[in-house]
Amino acid sequence: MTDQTWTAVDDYLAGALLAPDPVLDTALADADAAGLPHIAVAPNQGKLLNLLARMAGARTILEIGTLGGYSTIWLARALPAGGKLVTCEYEPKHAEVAKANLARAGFGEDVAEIRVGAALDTLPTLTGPFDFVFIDADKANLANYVRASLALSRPGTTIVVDNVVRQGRVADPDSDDVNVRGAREMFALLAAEDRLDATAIQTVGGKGYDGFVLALVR
Ligand SMILES: C[S@@+](CC[C@H](N)C(=O)[O-])C[C@H]1O[C@@H](n2cnc3c(N)ncnc32)[C@H](O)[C@@H]1O
Repeated sequence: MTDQTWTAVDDYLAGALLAPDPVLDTALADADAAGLPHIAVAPNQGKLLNLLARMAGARTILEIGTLGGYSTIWLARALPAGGKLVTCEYEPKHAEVAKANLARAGFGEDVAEIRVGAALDTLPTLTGPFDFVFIDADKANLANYVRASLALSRPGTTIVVDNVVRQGRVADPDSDDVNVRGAREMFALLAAEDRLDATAIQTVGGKGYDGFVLALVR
């Protein structure tokens, strides 16, 4: 099994299950043209987020880590009429690209609001509770983001945390990689925090080998 196989299967699955989507394709193309890194979720992962938010009946969604707004569009599309999404992004340039992409997707700031700044500064200024949270920013702060998300949650809130397997390195207790340490600190928090019930799943695909946490607030 190789990355090539994973990519081919991802392409097959997306071709089989996801309708052509010029709005999302343009969002990725514009992010690319603006020089943003290629670290958005894959199309089938975006659809997973969309399905999970709809299954949760989310009317309020919080995202930490916007980039060009690709996952943001998938999540905003899960909202019912009158729903609201807030997404936190550190880089003003990323936020600008995301704002344009969201507008093209039909989401103004009244529905999808971008808070620019370090998420640990902007999160305390938000008013919860959020029904669904997607954490996808810097990995060193994963535990802090889970704590901040809990403070903005209610019993029943769904929390998804991306990129927590780090190509398998998360299992290495001696790793000095700041992202691995961030993920391990978050897992220790999940294990100790009575208000959270969580699992984690390894994934392979066009984005390589990684995984995500799925947690429910008690
Ligand atoms: C993996 S990308 C997000 C991808 C996006 N969720 C998607 O799938 O389309 C991570 C983003 O988090 C942002 N970020 C990094 N550190 C941050 C911080 N301290 N506060 C807020 N955003 C941050 C980065 O600038 C980057 O745009």
